[in-house]
Amino acid sequence: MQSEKDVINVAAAVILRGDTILAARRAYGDLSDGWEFPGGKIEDGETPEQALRREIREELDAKIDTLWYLDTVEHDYPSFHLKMECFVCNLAHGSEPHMHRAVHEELRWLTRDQLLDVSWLPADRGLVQALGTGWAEIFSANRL
Ligand SMILES: Nc1nc2c([nH]c(=O)n2[C@H]2C[C@H](O)[C@@H](COP(=O)(O)OP(=O)(O)OP(=O)(O)O)O2)c(=O)[nH]1
Repeated sequence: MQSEKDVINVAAAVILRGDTILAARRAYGDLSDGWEFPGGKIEDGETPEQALRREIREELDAKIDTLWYLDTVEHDYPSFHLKMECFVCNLAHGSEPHMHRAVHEELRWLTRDQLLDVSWLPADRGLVQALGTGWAEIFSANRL
């Protein structure tokens, strides 16, 4: 009988600045070199929002100002099941992301037309497609 896979609960940030969003290339692990939305595992006792604010501070030295829930992505990787809660985020005024080499190899701000210029992690591809299609509505200013 097949054993149940571990479920990994992650919070991820679609960080919006002007008409671009931030993509990051993973520096380590099985999924290294894949592009992702910054974020990480939700720890015991944290809400997804708290986890995201912590991860963005730890990974990017940046501070999230406003955020709103976008979607939950579920994906079966060979060794675990991913449940990833995604939020659209604005950084606090003057807060600039800084890359940590231990976490990311590269950061890029992508316009809608550049979304497919990077190789997204398998779990992210559906969401990225949806962002491309619904960009104007998803990021309309009155939702932030
Ligand atoms: N942050 C993030 N993780 C993603 C995305 N897509 C995707 O498949 N993942 C996977 C990669 C990892 O297996 C998992 C996130 O875990 P992580 O390793 O980044 O978590 P963490 O920052 O808490 O890291 P660690 O201390 O446990 O190493 O989710 C994404 O867009 N953003």
